[in-house]
Amino acid sequence: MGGFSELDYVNFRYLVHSNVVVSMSQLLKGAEKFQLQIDADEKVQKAYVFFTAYVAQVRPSDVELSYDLARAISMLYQSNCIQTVKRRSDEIELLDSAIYFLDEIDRIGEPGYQPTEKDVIRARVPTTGINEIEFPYKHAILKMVDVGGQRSEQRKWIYCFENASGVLFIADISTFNSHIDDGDINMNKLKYSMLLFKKIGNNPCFGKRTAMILFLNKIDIFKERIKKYSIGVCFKDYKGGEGYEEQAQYVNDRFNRLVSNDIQHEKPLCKGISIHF
Ligand SMILES: Nc1nc2c(ncn2[C@@H]2O[C@H](COP(=O)(O)OP(=O)(O)OP(=O)(O)O)[C@@H](O)[C@H]2O)c(=O)[nH]1
Ligand SMILES: [Mg+2]
Repeated sequence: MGGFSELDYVNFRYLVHSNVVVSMSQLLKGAEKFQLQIDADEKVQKAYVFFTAYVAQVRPSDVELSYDLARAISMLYQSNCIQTVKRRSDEIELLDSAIYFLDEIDRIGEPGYQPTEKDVIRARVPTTGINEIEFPYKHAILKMVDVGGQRSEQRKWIYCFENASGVLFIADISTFNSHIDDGDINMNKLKYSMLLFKKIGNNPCFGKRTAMILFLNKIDIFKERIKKYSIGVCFKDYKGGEGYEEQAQYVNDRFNRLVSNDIQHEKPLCKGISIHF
């Protein structure tokens, strides 16, 4: 596990560049959704034409963030139109790290840009397939298996269940007011995570000694979101207060209740909320 190699950083550079372009495309889509006009300012208009022409001809995986493209993104990002969309970003589909990267566009757009460790953590790359990593811990070798959470990846999970001594289930707590609609599933995103957790937590494939550990992450986004919405939009029977801790605790309890009592007596089920970032 010796950190990242130089080649890893080259990959991450392309990844961050691609994330930046995707983020701006999503914000522009948001402007369309809210029927906002791009600023009339000549420089912003030019940036818009340049950017849209670029994304029309280049796939996200092939993005090269040239100086001109970075300037165009920076110009658009500062425009009134995009700043308005940014304020309503919880109403559109947007990468979790979009604002982080766009705030840093001048640094990221420099010719010799080297991603920092923080950039790497913030980069979005969906996991595909089954990925194993082994590392020593005390006198044992631990094997960690990472699988993708996207719907198309879920059918692969079953191949990792046998002999697992623990399951780390990570759910995005900030999705309490988001919706999933992919043709097959049409429901609240957090409720969908709960459905998956219930299936996994009660799955007979796991032995009685398999630890079931729940992480509710993106608590930073959750904190921002509950300033505007209550978790009551997801849990109709929520009668508690508006505080962040109380609401996060309620979500945590709702998840914990999904694993049957019998199993909870046998297994160490992590009850506390593990906060990332
Ligand atoms: N703001 C914020 N962003 C987070 C947090 N945890 C993860 N992210 C970001 O969320 C995005 C997705 O993270 P990933 O690690 O790719 O998520 P994943 O669950 O492995 O996704 P799949 O591989 O598709 O299953 C990345 O841009 C991360 O930086 C968090 O607690 N807060
Ligand atoms: Mg992943």
